[in-house]
Amino acid sequence: MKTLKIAIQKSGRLNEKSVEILKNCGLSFENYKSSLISKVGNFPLEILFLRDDDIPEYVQDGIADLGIVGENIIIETNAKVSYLQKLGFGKCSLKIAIKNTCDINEIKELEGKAIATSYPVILSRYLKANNITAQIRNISGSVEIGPGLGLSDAIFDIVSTGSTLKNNGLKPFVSVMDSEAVLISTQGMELNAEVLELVKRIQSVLRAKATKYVVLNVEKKNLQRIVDLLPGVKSPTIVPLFEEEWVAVHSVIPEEDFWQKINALKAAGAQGIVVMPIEKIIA
Ligand SMILES: Nc1ncnc2c1ncn2[C@@H]1O[C@H](COP(=O)(O)OP(=O)(O)OP(=O)(O)O)[C@@H](O)[C@H]1O
Ligand SMILES: O=P(O)(O)OC[C@H]1O[C@H](OP(=O)(O)OP(=O)(O)O)[C@H](O)[C@@H]1O
Ligand SMILES: [Mg+2]
Repeated sequence: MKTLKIAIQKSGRLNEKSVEILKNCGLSFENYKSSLISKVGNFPLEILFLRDDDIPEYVQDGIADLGIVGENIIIETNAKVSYLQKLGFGKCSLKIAIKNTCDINEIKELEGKAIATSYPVILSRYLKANNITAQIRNISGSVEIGPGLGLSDAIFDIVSTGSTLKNNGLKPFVSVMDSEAVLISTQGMELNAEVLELVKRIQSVLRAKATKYVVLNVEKKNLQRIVDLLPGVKSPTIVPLFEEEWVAVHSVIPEEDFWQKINALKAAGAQGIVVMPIEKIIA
């Protein structure tokens, strides 16, 4: 049987979460030290640790079958790959930013300006689509210092919390694209049993991450109000308690509106609420 290869970032923003998601899939491997390839002990898979810029091309050319990389790098490198799954981490936006003191308001005012970036392909495509001619200064990092040094009028880079912009006297001007880490595969590759198994495991880890397991006690007279608030995977599990008028309710709730749900449950009569993380949810 052919051993699959998956390329992940060697070090940087996506490394830790990429390793974590693979470990949560039950794969046992050594995180890279000096060797840049790690063999998984309990699955026919090898992990290649690469610079993120190289991952789309490795996958496009079939040197790696799978990869975990930011969508921004896939678009920037123009690689032809298949998207298998969004992974919910490495979320950021690519924005054009200008000096706090700059008072331009419309994108056409970028005409003739110098813009520093590490993403010249995405930027030039955006400018072209908006009929703007600007000078693109290609820089490999620390792009945000450009305007302060007089190197450029604006920058185009990754923004997440916005604190790098703020610390460099810049403000966002226009957002060009959103990005997150994605699982990709070589186009046209056979999605054999091993690939499908890996994707299934990743999806069950993601599903589990997005939900919490909740156990609470409620008086039977309030049970319907609680059940209405808790859809669960199918429907909530109700367990009798020693005190006859009370039951325990087991269910899962989505992480995204967690506190809202908890407050609503309390208001509906829930007591002794216990919340636990879920490791996997198998579809
Ligand atoms: N501040 C951020 N918040 C969230 N995601 C980010 C942030 N910065 C970068 N990313 C995402 O993580 C990816 C990797 O970022 P990183 O800064 O580690 O890249 P790099 O320095 O080019 O790494 P490499 O050494 O692998 O080339 C980016 O392409 C983007 O998708
Ligand atoms: O909006 P923020 O939360 O401040 O994040 C944005 C910054 O994060 C990234 O750099 P990183 O810190 O990864 O360093 P790098 O320049 O070495 O890539 C990116 O290039 C921005 O500079
Ligand atoms: Mg890089």
